[in-house]
Amino acid sequence: MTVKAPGTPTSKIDRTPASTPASKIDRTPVSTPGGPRAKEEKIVVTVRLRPLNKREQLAKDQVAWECLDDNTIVYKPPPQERSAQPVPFTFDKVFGPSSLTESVYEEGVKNVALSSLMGINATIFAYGQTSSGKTYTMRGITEKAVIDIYNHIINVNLIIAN
Ligand SMILES: Nc1ncnc2c1ncn2[C@@H]1O[C@H](COP(=O)(O)OP(=O)(O)OP(=O)(O)O)[C@@H](O)[C@H]1O
Repeated sequence: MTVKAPGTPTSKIDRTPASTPASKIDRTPVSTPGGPRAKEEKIVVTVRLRPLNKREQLAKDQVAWECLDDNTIVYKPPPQERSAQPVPFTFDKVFGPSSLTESVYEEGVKNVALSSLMGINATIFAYGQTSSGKTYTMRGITEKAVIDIYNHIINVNLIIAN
């Protein structure tokens, strides 16, 4: 998802000779999620694991990935591959199968999406195998980003109108 900063309506600009004073704009923090290291990075990689669906549960499929902590997932080899060792992978942020889209948005997306309001170009995209949950997550976070962006537009216009 790529979000561009919305422009101020021309009618409002005409009545406001110098554009809106910076002090009146509710600036959104531009820091990216993921802590101090992520702030230095241009790219933040977040992983979300989805729960097994009904079909997978009925088939007694095993969960292949487990969250160790907020940053690490580990691949659990199937029983027939007993000799294989669990392999940990580290990311800027990891969301487990019980995570809510709300949390993914608040902790992993919001700051990046809203940085566009400060003129920063930001792209958020999902990558993963078929049925891994890309649409489910992107639809949820897009709805939330649009609500936040429109709320920002309304707030800025209220300030200009006053
Ligand atoms: N976090 C989640 N919690 C509950 N159900 C989920 C979650 N993520 C995905 N699902 C469900 O898993 C199924 C597959 O998800 P989705 O369609 O988003 O996958 P996808 O990666 O977009 O697939 P494709 O690449 O085939 O388009 C859907 O039925 C969706 O509702």
